[in-house]
Amino acid sequence: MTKTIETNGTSQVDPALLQRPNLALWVNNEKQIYMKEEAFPTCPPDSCVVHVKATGICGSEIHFWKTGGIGDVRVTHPIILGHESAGQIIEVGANVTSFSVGDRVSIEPGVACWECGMCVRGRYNLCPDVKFSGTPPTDGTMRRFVAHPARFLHRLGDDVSYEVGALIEPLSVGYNAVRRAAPYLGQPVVVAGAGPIGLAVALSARAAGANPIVITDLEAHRLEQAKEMGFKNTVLIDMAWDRNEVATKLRAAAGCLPQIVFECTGSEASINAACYAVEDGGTLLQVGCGKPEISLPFMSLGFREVNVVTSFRYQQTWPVVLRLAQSGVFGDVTQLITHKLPLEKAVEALEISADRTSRSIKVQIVDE
Ligand SMILES: NC(=O)c1ccc[n+]([C@@H]2O[C@H](COP(=O)([O-])OP(=O)(O)OC[C@H]3O[C@@H](n4cnc5c(N)ncnc54)[C@H](O)[C@@H]3O)[C@@H](O)[C@H]2O)c1
Ligand SMILES: OC[C@H](O)C(O)[C@@H](O)CO
Repeated sequence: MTKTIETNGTSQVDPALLQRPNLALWVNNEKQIYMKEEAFPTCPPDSCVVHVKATGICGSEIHFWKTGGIGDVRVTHPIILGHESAGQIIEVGANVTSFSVGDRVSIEPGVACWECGMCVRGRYNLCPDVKFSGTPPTDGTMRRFVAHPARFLHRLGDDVSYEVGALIEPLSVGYNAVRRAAPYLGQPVVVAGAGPIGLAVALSARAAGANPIVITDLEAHRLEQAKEMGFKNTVLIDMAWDRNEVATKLRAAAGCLPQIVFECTGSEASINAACYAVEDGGTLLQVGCGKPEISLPFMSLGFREVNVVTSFRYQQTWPVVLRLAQSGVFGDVTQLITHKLPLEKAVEALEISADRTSRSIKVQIVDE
């Protein structure tokens, strides 16, 4: 396929790039993942075509593949996975004035309708008509070329790599959760779960001034990673402990009563322990996704005026999270990336991400 792109009369895209196949990673409703070539995308007037240069793999992709869905969201027909991406614009839609060919961007994957009450009130992460990349029924970004609305593209600074651009999505999940709990300088917090999301929460909580920050996990290597990133106060959870024992250990590690627990595992055991660990009048901030229905010590929460707050994806996070990542406030966020594989090896990348023994944190798929 040969395609020439003219912008202001100047062709800026290497024609050899456009001859490369638009390889994509698909999942079907038979729990199979596979590579299949897509047509080059047409560019709607309000969109840009992006050459996707880096895409992170999220746990949700593993769920879509291994279990056929998350909660009510089921894979009923083949879709292209992926929602943590950054790349370079290679075509600009007729109505787009804010971007040019060659611009480097991070992709915000939740395309909200911009018309409903939630969108008008700014809570566009709750838009009932949101089209979220790589979540059924919407195709995602794990492909070489993708068209995406310009409103949901965010320019990368010259010194921000595509890999960091692709981390803005999970970092946004962390930022949104921390913004909803609003810890203050010196407020003691616990982050349960040291996966990419727990670590992203911890980075934002630290930037907000929370202290101490205690991080838990079941896996020692994840806590080692947390320590590498400067979070020295960790607790390796033993599943033989009951929820009261976990709460006691967390309180002991903090050296005081945690006033916010960011729950980033979705496990019922961890959520229950969080209910008991948090100080009276404190906040349980639920980020992790688990079973649709779980059992909670609800009256204990009630009698202790514990706020139960949830956080779902993000809204209006990209500009600020990009700024924070670029300015170094989060430290070296590339420490989250443990594996990088070329697009051609996307299936292998998912296998690594799904394999607990690989000791991966964030696996990224990259394309030159
Ligand atoms: N709310 C949102 O908008 C949002 C967005 C993205 C992801 N999520 C959810 O956040 C959670 C974390 O995502 P992730 O990508 O970091 O997942 P992950 O699976 O990589 O990490 C979860 C970590 O929790 C640990 N864990 C499990 N049970 C535990 C327990 N009882 N105590 C302590 N640690 C325990 C695991 O060992 C693992 O390291 C997932 O449930 C995911 O679905 C929510
Ligand atoms: O960060 C966004 C999350 O991964 C998604 O909401 C996912 O869990 C479902 O599509």
